Amino acid sequence: MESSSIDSVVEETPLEMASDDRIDAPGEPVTSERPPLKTRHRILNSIQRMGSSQSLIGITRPRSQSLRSGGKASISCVSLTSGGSSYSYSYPSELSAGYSTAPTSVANTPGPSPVFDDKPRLRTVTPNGPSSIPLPSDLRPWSRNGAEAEGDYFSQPLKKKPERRPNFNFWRDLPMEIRMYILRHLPPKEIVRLSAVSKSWHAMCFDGQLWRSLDTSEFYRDIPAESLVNIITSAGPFVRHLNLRGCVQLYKNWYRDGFNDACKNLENLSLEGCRIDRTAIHSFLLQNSRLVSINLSGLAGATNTGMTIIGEHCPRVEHLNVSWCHNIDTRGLKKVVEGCPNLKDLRAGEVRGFDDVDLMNELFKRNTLERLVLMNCDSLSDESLTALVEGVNSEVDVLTGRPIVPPRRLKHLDLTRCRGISDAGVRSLVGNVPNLEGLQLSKCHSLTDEVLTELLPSCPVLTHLELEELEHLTNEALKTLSTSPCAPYLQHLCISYCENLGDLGILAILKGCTSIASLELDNSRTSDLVLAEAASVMRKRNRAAKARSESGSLHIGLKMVVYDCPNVTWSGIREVLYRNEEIARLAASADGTAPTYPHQIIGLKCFYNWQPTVEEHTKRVLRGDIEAANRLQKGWAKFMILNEEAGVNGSGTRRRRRRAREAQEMYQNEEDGGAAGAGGPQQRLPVIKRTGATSLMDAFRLRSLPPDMYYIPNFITAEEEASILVKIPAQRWVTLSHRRLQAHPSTLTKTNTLLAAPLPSYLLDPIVDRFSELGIFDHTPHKKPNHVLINEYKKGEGIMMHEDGSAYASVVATVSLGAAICLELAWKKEKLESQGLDISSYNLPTRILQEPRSLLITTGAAYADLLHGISPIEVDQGLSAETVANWEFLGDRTPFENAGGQNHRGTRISLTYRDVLKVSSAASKVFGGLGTR
Ligand SMILES: O=C(O)CCC(=O)C(=O)O
Ligand SMILES: [Fe+2]
Repeated sequence: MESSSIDSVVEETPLEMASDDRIDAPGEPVTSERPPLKTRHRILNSIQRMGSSQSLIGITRPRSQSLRSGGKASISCVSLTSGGSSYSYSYPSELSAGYSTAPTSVANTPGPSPVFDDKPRLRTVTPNGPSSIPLPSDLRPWSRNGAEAEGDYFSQPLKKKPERRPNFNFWRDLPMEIRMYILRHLPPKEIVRLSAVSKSWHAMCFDGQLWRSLDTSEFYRDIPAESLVNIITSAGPFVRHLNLRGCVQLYKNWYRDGFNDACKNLENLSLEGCRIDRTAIHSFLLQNSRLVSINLSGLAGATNTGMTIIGEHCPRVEHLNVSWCHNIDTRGLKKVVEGCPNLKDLRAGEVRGFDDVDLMNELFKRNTLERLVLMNCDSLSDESLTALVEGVNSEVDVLTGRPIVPPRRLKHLDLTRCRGISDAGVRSLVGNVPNLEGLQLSKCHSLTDEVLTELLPSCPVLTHLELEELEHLTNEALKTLSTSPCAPYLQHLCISYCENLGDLGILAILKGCTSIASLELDNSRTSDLVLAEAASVMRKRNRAAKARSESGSLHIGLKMVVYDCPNVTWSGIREVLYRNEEIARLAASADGTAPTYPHQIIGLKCFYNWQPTVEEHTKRVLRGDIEAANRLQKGWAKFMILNEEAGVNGSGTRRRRRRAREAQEMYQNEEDGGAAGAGGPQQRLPVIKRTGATSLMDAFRLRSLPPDMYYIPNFITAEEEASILVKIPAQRWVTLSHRRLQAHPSTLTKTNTLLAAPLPSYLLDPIVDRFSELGIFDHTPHKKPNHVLINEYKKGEGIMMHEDGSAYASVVATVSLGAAICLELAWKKEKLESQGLDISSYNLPTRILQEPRSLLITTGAAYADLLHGISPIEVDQGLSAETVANWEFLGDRTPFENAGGQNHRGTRISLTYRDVLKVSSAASKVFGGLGTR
């Protein structure tokens, strides 16, 4: 727009109005002594300088004061501004040439005159008589907002026409440094996109200055290998921090255009999850002798030779992660320890050879380690652990009989599932690790109370402690912990599957560990009493925070995991929900404004039949919808009471039977964690045939998700949908608390076996035929689905987050009927944790909006590494391209767009097609086949 360009603004500047000529117009009263213009300028400038001096600004007299009080003035002029007037304008000489109309600083422009008035005036210099007359309005510089402000007319050039500046190309004329500075604020993905603008932009976008740090974790799936090679080859020497975690697309590109020779100044390098061979890894290590942090976790190409290279060429290394590198053992690590005197952080989970006493003794002598991860190192022995902590043949204190050694620097020690160690080895830690903050001893099955009651009091700053599956532990260990010096600092405690631990120990923890924020108690003897006590502890914490006048918002202050605790009942859970509501009510102050001190509630993970209710309740409490939370809590309690009563009438057999049946259905149909999902090795099969239909399927792949999920809208027609819906047998429904379901041809047996039987024809035709055309089940054992689960969700119903178990091949095809619904996705926590990854850095667009008649296919990593579920809500909110992974693929977005990003749910039925791995044809022979039952 013309009016907004710099040039046009300059043209419109009404400079003439303030020019000297106009003031001197004949007939107007003027000063009697008028110094020549240049001299006047000098005088005025010096007055101006005085006026702008900081020491004077503060003591500027109010306007017109001098005139009214003394009536003496030596110079007549148009009064301009006073310090602090919001109408101040002046024209410093360079601006008055016409480049800007912007107001300049008030402090610099007190105006040339020592005389101030509310209105522009001319004043004659007559010592006694009336000394000012108003300036005619057409000579007033201009006014703003009804109040008039004047320009420094003395400093205006004489009738000088502003020169028109040549066109200003904002971007081109900016200095390169500023352009780079601007680009540096863009996310890498945008910079790569911009590089397509032109050759010069390409050169600018791949300038090394922009790429000191290249962290692909936010976009590693989207960035093409080409762009990565481009960035790294052109910016190589500038790159200091290179995180290529998960960039599998670089496979075959490591040797292109000198790619792996390009970086020479790396300090941090992560190649985790890349498909990279040993030679390319070696080349990175050989070129970068300044490396401080190296992450090669899980790489088969990481070998002992690589470790030797680190030891010889990278002496600055402080952090090394070689967990799950099965081609590395402690012989390689020894080279690193010898060559890297500053090694602080060594993560070597599942690496072999930790019974090597020499290596441990070397680590002892250096005493530089602050973090040591030896998870799953079965080779670790009591002897080698002792060598790590106490060295070999150290001098022994005659009084205590213990070696005299300087304290270890260790802050984090992870010995999870080091099954070769016992009390004898762990005892060496007693008194020697005073800085320990995190200790993981889970699944070291032979540990007992005895060593823990010695060790825990000697770790005064311990904040995280994991003791999962230590069957020999008793409440005594917890009692000791609760009175140890670390008790007030302890934040996280895991005693899952410690089946002897119960209320006595945990109540002590709740009492003594006043900062506890996470308690994992699943499969322990925890009872409702603990839940009630935890609720009361939270009340106290909130009161204490109030007394300290701390500010903050409502949040989960204590996470408790109590699923599969036989002594936790629904009434214990309800107590927590009720107390959470109470805290939220306190948090919402009387006038409805935000809370003024922190309010913490309890976040619960409990029996998964109750979990959707608990989660929904927590959501409502956190968003301050206390009435809705209360309704939910009461409704649920009523339902549970009725359920109980139904059982009391009979001898209880019916209730037990129903519960048992329900539990069985749950385990078999939720397919997560329980009997079906536990333990067994995940079956990984290549899925979706890579020929023929590939390109068709590729067109439906959801690229923002881990490989592979596909969404095909309108997979069946409305007629086909209607015809299936009427054929679903009404008598087969099994009602669960948040949905109902039926399985075809039948539910699986306890051993996850399918009794062979054909699927009913309405489930086969036309759907399964279309699957064959697309090759969806081509690589599963039976090459087609043999099992269909029909789920029905009414408005407000859902299914908790879960993973499908190992009973099936890793392909699920879901056809949706009836109404649209959002499927939610999340990373499996263990998946990330097992790789030492931070869950917060792995965001997904967390939803898939499934329209009626659509098909969703889940395979590969998406099947193995993600959880899925459906929230039990009536309206899916906030639907947009950012939050819905298949937004671009929807058959018709308009209903959701028109509803402001909402989906008002109706009844939705899903058909989940899978291939069950184990099929028993014997049973079907015996029983003559179950047919379509
Ligand atoms: O109904 C759906 O879309 C999901 C069902 C499901 O996840 C399952 O049964 O495993
Ligand atoms: Fe599922």
